[in-house]
Amino acid sequence: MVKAHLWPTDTRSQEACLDRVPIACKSTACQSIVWSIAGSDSGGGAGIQADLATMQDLGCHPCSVITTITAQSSVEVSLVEGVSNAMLLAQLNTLLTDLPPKVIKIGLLASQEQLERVANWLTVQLAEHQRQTQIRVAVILDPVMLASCGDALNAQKALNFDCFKGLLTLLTPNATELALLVEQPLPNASACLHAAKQLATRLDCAVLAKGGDQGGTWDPLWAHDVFVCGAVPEVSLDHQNACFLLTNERVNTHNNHGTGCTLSSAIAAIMASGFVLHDAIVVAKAYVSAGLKASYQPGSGAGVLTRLGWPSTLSDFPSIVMLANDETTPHDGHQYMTQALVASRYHALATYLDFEPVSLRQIAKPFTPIKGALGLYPVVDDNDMLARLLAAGTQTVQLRLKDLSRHDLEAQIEQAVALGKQYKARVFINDHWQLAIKHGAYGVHLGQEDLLVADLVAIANANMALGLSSHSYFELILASQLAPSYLALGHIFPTTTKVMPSLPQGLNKLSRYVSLMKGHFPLVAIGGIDETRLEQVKATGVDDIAVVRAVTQAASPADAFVTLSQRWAQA
Ligand SMILES: Cc1ncc(COP(=O)(O)OP(=O)(O)O)c(N)n1
Ligand SMILES: Cc1nc(C(=O)O)sc1CCOP(=O)(O)O
Ligand SMILES: [Mg+2]
Repeated sequence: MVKAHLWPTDTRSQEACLDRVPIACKSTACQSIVWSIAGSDSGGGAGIQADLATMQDLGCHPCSVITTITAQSSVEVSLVEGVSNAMLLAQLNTLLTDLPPKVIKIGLLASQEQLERVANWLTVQLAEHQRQTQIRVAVILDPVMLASCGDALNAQKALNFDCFKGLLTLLTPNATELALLVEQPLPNASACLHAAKQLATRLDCAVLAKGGDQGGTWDPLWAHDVFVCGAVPEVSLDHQNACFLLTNERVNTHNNHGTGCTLSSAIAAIMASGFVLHDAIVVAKAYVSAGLKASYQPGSGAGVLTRLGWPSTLSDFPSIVMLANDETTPHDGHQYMTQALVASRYHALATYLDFEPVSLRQIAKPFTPIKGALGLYPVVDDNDMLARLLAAGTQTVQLRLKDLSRHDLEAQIEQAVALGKQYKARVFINDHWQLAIKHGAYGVHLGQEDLLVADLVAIANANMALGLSSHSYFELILASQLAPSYLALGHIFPTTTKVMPSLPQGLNKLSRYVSLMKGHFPLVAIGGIDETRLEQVKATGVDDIAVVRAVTQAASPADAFVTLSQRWAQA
């Protein structure tokens, strides 16, 4: 398995990482440039027209390279003409010098010859640009072959995309396109999963195989997509080299013209705004889902979705199931979900999808809810400090012991739990869930990498609270599927306390996460938070904050706790 790059613990390098993570915003000062290399749809529902509207709606500056002009309405495609090679190359080269892309989305390509020219341009010119600037440009390819009215859009019905091998970040075929690409019928979702994996290997890229165009044949209530990925930078190792089933409520509408174009251009725009691939996919799916619910029909054929800006309604986001992935599944543990979620979304899994999810276990009993606010939540690594903070009045504290070789690990946990009971405070134990259960701790705090290996049913059955870490939209959704007692959002600022696989998230991303999850779970921000940052963090609307150094490295940790708690309450 390829190791993700680990960001350094020196905070100046991490600050530099923060700087290269602009968030989509509507001000002209910081709009990221995204290109759409695609065809014109004169009907305005799909192609370049859909791409530019989407990219702009998500706060990016869109540029276009038109490959094809189609005379198209919502009911027919009457003429398709590819642009000349000279015009294609002139657009690409003219843009590259002045408006270089952060991310490129590729849609309709007129012919096999044009397809190979674009691949060649990426191989030569874009590669040279990336070498010179040291900036990696993600490329998302939507292998468009048919219009939604069923008419062919390219000269050949099935194009061969093999010359894009190694050039793409993500390929986004629907089930019809996937069948053409692998030259096999795909009678069910399982065949679709195998084809997606085959294509991911063949083109050396991630694949999002969309099941939406299967209508009710797979599952009348839910639309299932398969996401297959290899190594993905800045993402948890557990979520790399993995396959996921992404499930959304099926929106009952025929107004689906241009949804594929919109999804792939939304993925491109969201990546250009500094989000990792996994996040771009789930946010783009929510964007399309929300848009379809508000779709309209301007002609007599299929209508189009409405663009409603950055999504923030949790029910529009897909749920995520990790699929067993032969030799590459990171763990052979269990994945958990609330019983309610399994009952609503996955009752049909066995009937319609003969996939093998990594063993799915249901959590029937809820984790103990947090009463009142967590406030300022210190995380400490010894019981002397824990006792001092309890004496100073902390109501919530976490014992985070990382030295597994220490002989007194169990005794430390037992003592921390006893101290918590003595002070009637909530003591959370990090990582060591078996010992936390054994000694009757108030709660446990677990990271994403613990989620497949810890026995979450045993934790719930022990009447304990559960706190979960997250570092992205994708991880937030995975964590929310367990209905934990609180969700931690990290790391917001650079930290020297631990080495992280992800980048510091920054305040803009924190605000986005808060608008998605606020009210569903108590939200705790962590990572690099100190006195100077309390007000900015509070302004995002996050409920509580967890700190290590701001308390443990203060001259008087007890005084620091009291002062910071008061400032947080007043901020
Ligand atoms: C409140 C809070 N948030 C996040 C963490 C990090 O937990 P985890 O991801 O398990 O990483 P380690 O702490 O084990 O390094 C936390 N401990 N507390
Ligand atoms: C333990 C921990 N977990 C994080 C996460 O993002 O999950 S950040 C972090 C360290 C926070 O330490 P400090 O307050 O000293 O920056
Ligand atoms: Mg942990």
